Amino acid sequence: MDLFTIVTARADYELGALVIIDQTQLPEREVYLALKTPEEIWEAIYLLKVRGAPAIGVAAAYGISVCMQKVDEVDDFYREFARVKNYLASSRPTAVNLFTALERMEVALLKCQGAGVEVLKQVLREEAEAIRKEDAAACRKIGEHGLSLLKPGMGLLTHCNAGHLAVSEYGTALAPIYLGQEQGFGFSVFADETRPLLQGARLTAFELQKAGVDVTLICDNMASSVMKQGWVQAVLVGCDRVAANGDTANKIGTSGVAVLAKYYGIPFYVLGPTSTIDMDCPTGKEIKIEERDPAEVTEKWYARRIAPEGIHVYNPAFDVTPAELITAIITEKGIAYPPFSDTFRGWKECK
Ligand SMILES: CSC[C@H]1O[C@H](OP(=O)(O)O)[C@H](O)[C@@H]1O
Repeated sequence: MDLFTIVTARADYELGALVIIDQTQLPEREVYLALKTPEEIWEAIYLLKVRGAPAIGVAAAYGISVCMQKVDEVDDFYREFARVKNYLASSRPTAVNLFTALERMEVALLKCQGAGVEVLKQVLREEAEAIRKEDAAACRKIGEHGLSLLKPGMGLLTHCNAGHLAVSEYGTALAPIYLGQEQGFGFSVFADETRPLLQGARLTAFELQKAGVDVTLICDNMASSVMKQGWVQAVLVGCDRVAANGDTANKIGTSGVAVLAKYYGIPFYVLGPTSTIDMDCPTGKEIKIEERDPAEVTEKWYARRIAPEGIHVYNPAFDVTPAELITAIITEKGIAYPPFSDTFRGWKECK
């Protein structure tokens, strides 16, 4: 199957379901799931069956739209919408796109107060589709802006997965790589495996291999070595929430890669849609970092335990890279350099 024919999330209104590819079964199996209830959607987001900030936002928008198509009483409609919105918002705390997508759906609905229930259902279907289309368009622009900073034959390093599987289509950190592939740039990419859930090994390596990109899978602790050997000329990573000052929350381990890049004098690029910039969050200190099940560290991906019984585990799913370690933040609206907040304000003010 061609990489870009994989659908991360879509609404099937005939089936009454949010349809996703189950990313926890990749790369061994390409399995699609039809999620019909808020509980099934919540669990799919929490278990990373659908994951990546933009993909989570798109899935939540489609998910609440699909769930609300089953409500036929206008009196119950707003109450049920609020219940499902708050419930889905409780699935994961760090990726801001989950919240901005659900809020956009609510704003669209509130604009139609007094309308009949069929109108309300249609409004949700249209807004969810708009969110997906805007995300896809943004990812293409991110690819163009990102490629403008790269040169043919470059060695690149990425962490976690910020590719086609993390968005509606194409990717953020991987978008310039796919665009470069189309234009014969001949990049060689080092993909960090990204413990503990191995999105790099299971998803980025899978994506880049399928796309015919020269990709080498490395353990996270090898990033310094490949940089030191001069094999990396730029680092490209995604983002889950970018604070107003440019501090960026991304997969755990990202800030370590940024420190290494600084040490080796390698540009460190964060790529993501402006929808991932949270101007209500002044700095990285205010970003809530998700902590996950210790079993993801001790045994999730191993036939045997890799740690002694009862060991205390700290398993943050993200870390924050300080703005001063970030060379530039690339979005669909252009490239921001430190200090970021003025550029962000300009982007946010012109919708
Ligand atoms: C394009 S955003 C991708 C972003 O999301 C990932 O987190 P998770 O796999 O836990 O959803 C990771 O931080 C990626 O950089």
